Amino acid sequence: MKLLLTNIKELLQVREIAPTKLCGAQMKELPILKNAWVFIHKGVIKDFGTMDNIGPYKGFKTLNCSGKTVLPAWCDSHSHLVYAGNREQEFVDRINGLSYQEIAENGGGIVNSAKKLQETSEKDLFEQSAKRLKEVMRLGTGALEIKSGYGLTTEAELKMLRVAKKLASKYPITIKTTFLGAHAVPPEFKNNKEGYVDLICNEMLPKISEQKLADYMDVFCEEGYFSVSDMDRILSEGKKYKLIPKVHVNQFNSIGGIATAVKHKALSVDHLEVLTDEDLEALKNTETMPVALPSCSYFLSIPYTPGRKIIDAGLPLALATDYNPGSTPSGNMNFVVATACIKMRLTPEEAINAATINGAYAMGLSETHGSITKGKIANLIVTKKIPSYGYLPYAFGSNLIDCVILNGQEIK
Ligand SMILES: N=CN[C@@H](CCC(=O)O)C(=O)O
Ligand SMILES: [Zn+2]
Repeated sequence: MKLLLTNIKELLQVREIAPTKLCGAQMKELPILKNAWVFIHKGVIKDFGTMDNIGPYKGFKTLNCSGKTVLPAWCDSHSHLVYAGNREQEFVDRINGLSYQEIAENGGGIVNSAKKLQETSEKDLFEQSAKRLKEVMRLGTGALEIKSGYGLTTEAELKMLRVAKKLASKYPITIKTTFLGAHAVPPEFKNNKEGYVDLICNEMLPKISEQKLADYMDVFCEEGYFSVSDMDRILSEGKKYKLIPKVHVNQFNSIGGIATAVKHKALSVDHLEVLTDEDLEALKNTETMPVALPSCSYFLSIPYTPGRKIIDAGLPLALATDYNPGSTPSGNMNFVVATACIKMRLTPEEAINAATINGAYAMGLSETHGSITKGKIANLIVTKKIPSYGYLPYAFGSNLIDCVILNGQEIK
């Protein structure tokens, strides 16, 4: 199938040769073509240019984008989209004064979601998750990482990952999966965390690897969850199965998780709401992508990741949703981009770079996603008529998406 997008007011993130990631001052630049066209063939970006030179492509099926902006679909590198039920009651408990940590200590939180998920059939879990997936695709997400971690038994962790894999096979969005058995200590191991880490290392990891269910592995390294030495052990074990780390660190406390993740060559370190100068230093001159999750800060009323400071230190930064039932019941990348500008003082250019090229990097998709580059997958957002791209984060509450094209086809 061939498709020609014409009269594009602003074509964003146009890169003849796409960088794998953007660091520091590079993030300020967002290359644009005005009055542009893009030609798509067999789900891939074949060519692009300006309307004064449309070349041999006239006459194909055309989508007139007059007055509209076109940009690469969002690359959301951190989500927990496969889950069962919701945690509305905990939301109310927090309004009434309980903290996220207090709720978890009282048996709520991640173990609450795990109980629900264990009781939910695989079919039902797929249907609940597919509904959310279709919504995020309509909101412009073209690549998504999905974690396990609400199973907390071998059987339920495998079930989650199978559902994520099935979503990948049924929908035209690119999905990467991450094994997060070390998300919380389940109640049956309350006084025996080591026993649970043994289960992760000796049973879950071998099965997940054998069944090829995960691309990456994750650990929630935090006080009350998994220590730096737990993470060290789990990541070392995961390496035997060639699982690359992408980890939850520094959400509430800085306990040394970043340096250890970097030691294990983590592809990304995510959250970073609490970040010391030492942590920042540990990230310099590494291949590890810092990932900020501003919707989580918004929902939990916790500090925002110091994105401005990270970029000003010359580091890269990616933005992701963290879509999950407890800390971020939203998979809206448009809101993430706007909130990064409003609350973290990223410029629109920096935020768009963080949610496209750097998001693709944080899930190993730099070759195929994140920019308008010949040969990359044709995953595009076509906006409604807007004055300029800065309007996207500015008008933060409006749905400014006209249509979304994934693998070269408009999704409904
Ligand atoms: N912090 C750890 N995991 C999720 C939240 C999990 C939950 O509360 O269900 C997060 O990234 O915010
Ligand atoms: Zn998360």
